[in-house]
Amino acid sequence: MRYAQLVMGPAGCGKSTYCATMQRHAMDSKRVINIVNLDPAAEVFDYQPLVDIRDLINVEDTMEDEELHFGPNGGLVFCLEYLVKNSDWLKEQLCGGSDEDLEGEPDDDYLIFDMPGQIELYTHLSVGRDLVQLLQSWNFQVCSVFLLDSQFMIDGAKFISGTMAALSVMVNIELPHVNILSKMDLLSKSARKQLDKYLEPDPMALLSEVNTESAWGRKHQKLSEAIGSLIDSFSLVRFLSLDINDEESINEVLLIVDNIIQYGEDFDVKVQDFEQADPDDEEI
Ligand SMILES: Nc1nc2c(ncn2[C@@H]2O[C@H](COP(=O)(O)OP(=O)(O)OP(=O)(O)O)[C@@H](O)[C@H]2O)c(=O)[nH]1
Ligand SMILES: [Mg+2]
Repeated sequence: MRYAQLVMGPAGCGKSTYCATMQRHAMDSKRVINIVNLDPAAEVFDYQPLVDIRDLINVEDTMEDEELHFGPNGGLVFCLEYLVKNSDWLKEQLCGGSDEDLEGEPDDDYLIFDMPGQIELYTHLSVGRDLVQLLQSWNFQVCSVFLLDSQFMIDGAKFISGTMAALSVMVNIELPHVNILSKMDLLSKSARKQLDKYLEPDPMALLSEVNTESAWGRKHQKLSEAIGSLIDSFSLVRFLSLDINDEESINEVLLIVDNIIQYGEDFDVKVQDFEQADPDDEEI
């Protein structure tokens, strides 16, 4: 089996840092996690990617091209669509290209995809979904990891807006999904305390804060309540917090994500086989 995390989220929320952090943490426990950079506009990051979309295409190519002449945002969407159209290239990079390789036993392929920070790629364009289907056809077990900056999640209105973004990604990408609040180390102690109520949120209670805040809030109370009950009825919108300076926090997040993509489940089976073959057991 192959395993993959697709790391998504708004610009600057800490996606590339998350990837580098997880890779380093895995390395410390003698585990290999490779990173695939799918951000065609990336310049510097803190890791060495196994595969890099910029070897296929980068945003400057699409901006400088006389026919395309894209701006930076349209260029980025074009690059990802180009990647999906040229899936042979990606397959070659990830799986060595041949179908035999796909069926053979890869030695525990575990990849994290560092995606660009343009939220529309995941909320309504089809390119995110297309990429997922490709990976699944190559035997990857995939989950989506959606990051949001915790600093934007300490008041009710922002919480609702962040949650709606997470929801639209969940609904569009249709994968097992984890929401993570990043940059916890930047929050003050009191802000951290305040954040607790957003981790397992009660949207209705949070909305009561929003409603009294402004004239707009009062005027649209019914609408806000409807949104609150929408979030509530999905009841899937939960957040994990991640502090990259705290190994325990990193470990906890990785464990939960591993669990979701069922990484490690077949390890138990191996241990059992081994135990059964133990000659000492036979003597008893
Ligand atoms: N203190 C702190 N800074 C962080 C953390 N995560 C990211 N940053 C900083 O936030 C900035 C953006 O982080 P990136 O990891 O590049 O974010 P990104 O989501 O990959 O950004 P784009 O790819 O441009 O969308 C950088 O300056 C990081 O050093 C964190 O957990 N703690
Ligand atoms: Mg990045």
